[in-house]
Amino acid sequence: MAGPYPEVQGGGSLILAWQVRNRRVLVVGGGDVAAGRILNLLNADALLTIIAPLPLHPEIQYRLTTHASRVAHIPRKFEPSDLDDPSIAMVLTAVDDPEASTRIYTLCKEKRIPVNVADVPPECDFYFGSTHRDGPLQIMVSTNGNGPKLASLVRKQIARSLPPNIGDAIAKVGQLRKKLRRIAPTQQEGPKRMQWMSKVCETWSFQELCDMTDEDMEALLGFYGPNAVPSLQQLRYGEQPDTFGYDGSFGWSCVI
Ligand SMILES: C[C@@]1(CC(=O)O)C2=NC(=C\c3[nH]c(c(CCC(=O)O)c3CC(=O)O)Cc3[nH]c(c(CC(=O)O)c3CCC(=O)O)/C=C3\N/C(=C\2)[C@@H](CCC(=O)O)[C@]3(C)CC(=O)O)/[C@H]1CCC(=O)O
Ligand SMILES: NC(=O)c1ccc[n+]([C@@H]2O[C@H](COP(=O)([O-])OP(=O)(O)OC[C@H]3O[C@@H](n4cnc5c(N)ncnc54)[C@H](O)[C@@H]3O)[C@@H](O)[C@H]2O)c1
Repeated sequence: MAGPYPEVQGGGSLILAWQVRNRRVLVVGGGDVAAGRILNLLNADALLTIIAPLPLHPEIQYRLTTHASRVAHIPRKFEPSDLDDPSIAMVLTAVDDPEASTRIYTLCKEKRIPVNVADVPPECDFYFGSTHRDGPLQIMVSTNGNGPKLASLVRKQIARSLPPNIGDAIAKVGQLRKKLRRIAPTQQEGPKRMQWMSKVCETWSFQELCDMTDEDMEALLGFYGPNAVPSLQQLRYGEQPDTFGYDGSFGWSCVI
């Protein structure tokens, strides 16, 4: 019988947004797949060491010039001592040599470094997925090893169904949340802050969020104190919004 809590569906992955900003990631290989991994890593502001003999894929060569301060290249095959640097947070291999891959994987496990060996699921601590990016929005589709091509098709279908301005809307919400934290910084205010932010997101359309100017933002923040959320119309044309009472719980109740 179904209980009151969400059903556990084992066999999945733990989907996370791993923060590798300014952390060192070792990429072994300099071909097509490595080029894709390097783009993912630079999108996450990582520091990269690429180990691969010349010639490199032209895209990698290009990244070496455009991101010289973030990307180092060692032009030779992998050596076990490459893993001696204690600052290495993660290893990604994309080499056309399965024995070398397995050796690297085993060494990483000895050193407890998380590793992905492209296309070898048993040698992956984590899988890559098919990703869509629009500013601060990232969507990853995983089929948990069942069908990478299908992951790519599902991702494209999801991307087509999104509002075109969703990335901008999220960026605006990010700015608003930052400003709100400045005027309401304390931990005690957390529940009120979260409730108010949720109400803004529910009340305003994505387009309205995108259209919000700095002046609109300042004016909107003026309604945080009385715990009200005007529409963009009300904000710009001075009409009075409804206020909603805050009863101390995480939810909210309307007082009309
Ligand atoms: C999503 C994506 C991300 C990325 O890697 O960037 C990704 N593979 C992509 C493409 C792709 N890979 C393959 C094809 C050929 C068609 C086909 O075989 O279906 C295509 C299609 C194409 O190229 O369009 C071949 C393949 N891949 C794996 C195996 C081994 C196996 O299954 O045993 C084989 C068979 C090799 C063989 O048969 O010899 C394994 C993995 N590939 C994964 C990720 C992980 C699981 C993700 C998931 O299940 O969701 C996992 C487990 C490990 C990992 O590498 O992390 C990227 C799409 C990016 C995009 O377009 O958006
Ligand atoms: N996930 C995916 O989307 C996907 C797609 C195609 C292939 N693959 C797999 O990924 C792997 C790499 O594919 P690719 O298309 O990038 O291959 P590739 O042939 O383009 O590149 C391989 C690279 O590895 C380098 N290399 C080989 N041995 C090395 C070693 N010991 N140390 C350092 N570098 C070494 C080569 O110099 C070359 O730069 C293959 O095993 C392939 O099966 C994955």
